[in-house]
Amino acid sequence: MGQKTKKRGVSSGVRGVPKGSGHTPEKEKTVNVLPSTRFLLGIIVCLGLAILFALLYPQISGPASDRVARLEPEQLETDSDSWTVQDTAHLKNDDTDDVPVLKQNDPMIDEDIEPINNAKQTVPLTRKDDGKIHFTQETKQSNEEKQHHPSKDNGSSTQSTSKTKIKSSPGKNKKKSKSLKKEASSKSASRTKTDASSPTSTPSDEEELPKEVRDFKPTFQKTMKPKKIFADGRRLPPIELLPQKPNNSSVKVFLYDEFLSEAECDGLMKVHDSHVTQANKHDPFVCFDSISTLRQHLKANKVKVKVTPQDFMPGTLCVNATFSTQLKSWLHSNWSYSTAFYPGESRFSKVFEYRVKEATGLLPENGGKFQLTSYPLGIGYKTHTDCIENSNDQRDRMATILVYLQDVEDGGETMFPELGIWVKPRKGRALVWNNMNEDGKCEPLSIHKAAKVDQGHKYILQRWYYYKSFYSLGKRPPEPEIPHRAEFQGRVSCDEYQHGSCRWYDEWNYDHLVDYLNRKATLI
Ligand SMILES: O=C(O)CCC(=O)C(=O)O
Ligand SMILES: [Fe+2]
Repeated sequence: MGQKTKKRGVSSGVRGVPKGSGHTPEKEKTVNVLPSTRFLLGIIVCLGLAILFALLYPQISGPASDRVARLEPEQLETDSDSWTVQDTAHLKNDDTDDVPVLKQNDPMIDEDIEPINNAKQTVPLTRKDDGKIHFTQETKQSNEEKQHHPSKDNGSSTQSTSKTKIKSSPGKNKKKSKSLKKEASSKSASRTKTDASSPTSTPSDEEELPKEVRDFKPTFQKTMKPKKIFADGRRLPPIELLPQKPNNSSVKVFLYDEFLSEAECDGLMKVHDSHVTQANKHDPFVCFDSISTLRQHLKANKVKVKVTPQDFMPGTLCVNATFSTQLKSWLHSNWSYSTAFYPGESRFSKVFEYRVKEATGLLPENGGKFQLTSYPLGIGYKTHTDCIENSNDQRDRMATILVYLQDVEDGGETMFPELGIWVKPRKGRALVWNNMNEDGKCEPLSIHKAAKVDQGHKYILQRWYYYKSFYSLGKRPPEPEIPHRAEFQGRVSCDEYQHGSCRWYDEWNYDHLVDYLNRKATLI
């Protein structure tokens, strides 16, 4: 995973110079006869050596890696106005300037681009009356993409968690129970249907899996290898951010400035904003990973209410509509907003995954959804790892790419407390890091957080790349049938209190994609 020190040209360069410095018998003869000529020759040889050395110097004494400029974290700590990452990168990467790694990486223009998404990942969309996107292919979403972290909410979390954690018990609030029962019975048919269709590990179900699922061959993404690329005329050298604290972990953090153009950032933010504004007219569902998390949130907000299992919708960890509305005000809508589109749903998804592949080596087929998140004033995200610690499941998030879509006036930094690295949001700037080591183990030192926004509004685009791919990766999950959401009704998911925050989620619908397509002219 690491960038090995490669001193290209060192041996040939250094050894070559002394050998070719003109010690021929003929020259020695000339030197004997004319001392002034010898002096002149000496100067010429010295000059020649100096020029040669100057040419070789960047390769000999450049950064530890021949492809990656390094930046000490202290440089990032200082006010960003007084330093520019780009300047540092220029100084250290000029050795390969004449060899653009990638001249053209825009698949919208370059039709010869290899097809990244194979047919099974291209999702045909149709619009139904409910305004949601429906798929003509079966995307049998499994629990493979687990819901351990809100960032990876794929819409099925409410259901998967519910099965294990909530048990209905006779409640004190009879009125509430009664209405819940009614709700439960009206949903029971669909629940049975959903349960039956969700894959489990039982052998009989495995036999029933469609052939393409059974035949699926996973790809492994064990490392990333950041290198310089050119995108639409922009030169994008990676900068490795060095940890302040020495450590044994394999975690490496890289930064690319201008990874996305201003127009790309603006287009994404606009669609995200209109989606959130539209959805905010409705109260979202609020879901928790456990009752205890809900209690902790209430306590933190000094709300004294007794929570019982009956406050949740049957079979879920989502509180019922009335409670959700109350929670919205109790928690002061204290959450960030995530919207998502999926591979193949927009041309940008191809442009982006191709650019990421060229820059980092991260394979498009190991990537999941494209998640846009906005953080209003005062909102951040607590420390967490993007992978599950102490788990043996390799179908986990090996690497994360995060792009800031806008500058943030104050706060909003991404911080890696164990590494002593933190980065200011800058429009177009990408951060990419590995969460797992080459053996597929989650690295605890990859722990990170989003600092609260103190002034301004933060927007990011994220994509997670998995160590071992799986069939449903990158496919739009079917809408979970419980709890049923009204059109434009988002859901808020609150994870473990100490290592998570609340986040609102919704997927882009057909209108968002059309809106996005209509903005195409300004996007690339
Ligand atoms: O917004 C950030 O800086 C970090 C977000 C993050 O880590 C996540 O969503 O998993
Ligand atoms: Fe994260």
